[in-house]
Amino acid sequence: METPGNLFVVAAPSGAGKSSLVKALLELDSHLAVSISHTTRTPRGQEQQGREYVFTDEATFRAMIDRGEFFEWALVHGNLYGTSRTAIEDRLNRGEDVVLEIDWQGALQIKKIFPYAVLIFILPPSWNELQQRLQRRGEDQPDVIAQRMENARAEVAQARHFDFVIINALFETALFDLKTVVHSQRLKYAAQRRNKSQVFAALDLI
Ligand SMILES: Nc1nc2c(ncn2[C@@H]2O[C@H](COP(=O)(O)OP(=O)(O)O)[C@@H](O)[C@H]2O)c(=O)[nH]1
Ligand SMILES: Nc1ncnc2c1ncn2[C@@H]1O[C@H](COP(=O)(O)OP(=O)(O)O)[C@@H](O)[C@H]1O
Repeated sequence: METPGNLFVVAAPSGAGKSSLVKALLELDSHLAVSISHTTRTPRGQEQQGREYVFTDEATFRAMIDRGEFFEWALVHGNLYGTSRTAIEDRLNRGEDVVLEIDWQGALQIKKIFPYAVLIFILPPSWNELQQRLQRRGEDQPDVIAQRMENARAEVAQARHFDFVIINALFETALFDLKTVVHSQRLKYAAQRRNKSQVFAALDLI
């Protein structure tokens, strides 16, 4: 599907830092909005309905699948997560840029629907640091952390299908790398996908 807006997909093992990086990126970039996913997971301490996620029960989620309301959905760490059409369609069609923070299965589904989507995989600097970040975040029980660490092995193996890999060792360096990817995609888009008059509109975004 071709839309006037750019689509960025950020995936990473739990605890690698994708939410922190995307949040920091959004604060620096007013032309970018994050898509709010639906999930059957229960909210964490500070999370609010409709801000981090639309929290929903499984029956509601499955009814949305049946009605074709998701661009993609997946079962991740035992819960359902999905990107609804309404979360991104209008914004992309208005020519605005959207970032999806989703798992690798969803990322590959999105790439099929939107071949120009830019897939970015965030890696932690080590397994040990990943575990420490999950523990320091203090949001998940030890059994949940153990499951996420185990799943991380298989998730990291999927990085080869992505367009870019960013190692989140030093936060500011990883944020700079992420900004650079977004910036270079806009430059490429301005050159390739827009007609002449739209190039100038695109340059306003750069
Ligand atoms: N496929 C898919 N994955 C999602 C979606 N929303 C979130 N996820 C992924 O589900 C996984 C678990 O997310 P979450 O429970 O918030 O934990 P976190 O990874 O520790 O932030 C992460 O890999 C998210 O990127 C979605 O709409 N679709
Ligand atoms: N570069 C970094 N160095 C140290 N800690 C980090 C870094 N990036 C993120 N963190 C911390 O690691 C934890 C997990 O980050 P988070 O953004 O929630 O990860 P994810 O969304 O990938 O699960 C948080 O406590 C966050 O503050």
